[in-house]
Amino acid sequence: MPVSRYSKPEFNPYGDDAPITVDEHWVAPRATAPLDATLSLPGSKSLTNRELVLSALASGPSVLRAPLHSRDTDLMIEALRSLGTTVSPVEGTGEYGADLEITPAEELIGSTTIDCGLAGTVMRFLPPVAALALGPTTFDGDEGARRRPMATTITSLRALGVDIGDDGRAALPFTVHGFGRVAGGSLTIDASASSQFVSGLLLSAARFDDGLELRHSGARLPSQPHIDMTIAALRARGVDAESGDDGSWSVRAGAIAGAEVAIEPDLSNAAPFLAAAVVTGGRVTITGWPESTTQVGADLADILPLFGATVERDGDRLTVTGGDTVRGISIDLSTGGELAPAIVAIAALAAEPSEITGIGHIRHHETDRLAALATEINNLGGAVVELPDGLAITPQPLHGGLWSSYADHRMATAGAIIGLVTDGVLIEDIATTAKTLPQFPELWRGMLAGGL
Ligand SMILES: O=C(O)C1=C[C@@H](OP(=O)(O)O)[C@@H](O)[C@H](O)C1
Ligand SMILES: C=C(OP(=O)(O)O)C(=O)O
Repeated sequence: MPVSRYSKPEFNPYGDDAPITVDEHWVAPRATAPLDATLSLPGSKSLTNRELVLSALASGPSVLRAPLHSRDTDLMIEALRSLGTTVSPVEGTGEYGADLEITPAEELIGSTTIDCGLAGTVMRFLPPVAALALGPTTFDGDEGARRRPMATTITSLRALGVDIGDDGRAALPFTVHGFGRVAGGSLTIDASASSQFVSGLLLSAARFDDGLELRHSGARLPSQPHIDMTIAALRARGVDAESGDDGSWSVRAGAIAGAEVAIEPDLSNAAPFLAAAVVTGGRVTITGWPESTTQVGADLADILPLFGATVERDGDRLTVTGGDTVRGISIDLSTGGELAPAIVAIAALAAEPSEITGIGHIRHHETDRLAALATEINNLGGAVVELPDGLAITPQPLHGGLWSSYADHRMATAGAIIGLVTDGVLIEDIATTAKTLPQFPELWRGMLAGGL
């Protein structure tokens, strides 16, 4: 049965003047016509947090232009400050807050506790930095963070000679007893649960005595583009860093240069906005789309046409126009697992079934995203079945109801996509979008009003 898309709702329980919240839940704005909006988005979480770490480990000061300011980047900044790095806001060159000047510590000092929140980049990128510091650094985070896999970070640092006390649990909280240097050398790890285990080691490896020859041995390696982003960020700062053909990487010991770095807009956070064009049969333009990038969000330009959308580039503007119907897709999303919630939301609103695979590892993201997406879509009348490494989605006419976010920014935005074309969807904890996009509610409403 075709899914009704942008028809005026026959019955909108909240009326034309829908309130912003009901019982503290966010009323997902309902599109009543195809969208036509132009938006610019804040900076990339993955680029900002890599550049913060590299700036803290660099041989001189750095400036980050148009960085992201969000919960994950604030946690990274606070953590680096507590290790002795100076991070100062300076007048912003972007629309979304201050630029950042970073002066590395003469010597990184532990004797601190780092709050990782729910940020994978903080919990996986900073233990190697703490190993280069003097003194103990304890890592902890949100309740949900204590469920995220950390064993590979812990065992790899131990294999490099770092003393880590973890009460044998291989999860947060644990303490890195840094003594100012890490030997480095050769190491084989299993990064099948997260590419961040690889990126975390590579980011600090130029500061290890012998650099690092790293190899992945495991069933699969998710999110390869994020590892490529790490290598590119290292090379841009003069580090001799390379990817081998077969899940191996090398970083030679040497200085990490201070740098002035312009942070690109977050293309993964573009996913819900571009998805909005697809599901309403409308048009959404994102400005500042980089000519070339290591961000996996760039793949949206290839993925969204599979649903029947059209993608056009005009200079730094990327425009997605939805087709007459939303087609079903079959896709292996192992390289871009963080795009999955938005892709699954579109699939749930399509006219045909879809199968999204290669994303078993997203069970270890902010929440078990396969279970969460299936549960929430099915609560609204959907028919989503969990596969070992993905989801099979048979679109059904959906109805309103409460959409739980599980402290997961991308679950909240996936619910907003569904709420665009489904009457009466309430999003629990929209504020959780502050993890990477604190402006989400305003930008989303702005999009409905035409954007910029
Ligand atoms: O290195 C990074 O910045 C990231 C790597 C990926 O992690 P996984 O490999 O755990 O999926 C991605 O999903 C996450 O949002 C950000
Ligand atoms: C998986 C994600 O985040 P994290 O960096 O916390 O792993 C994400 O943003 O989709």
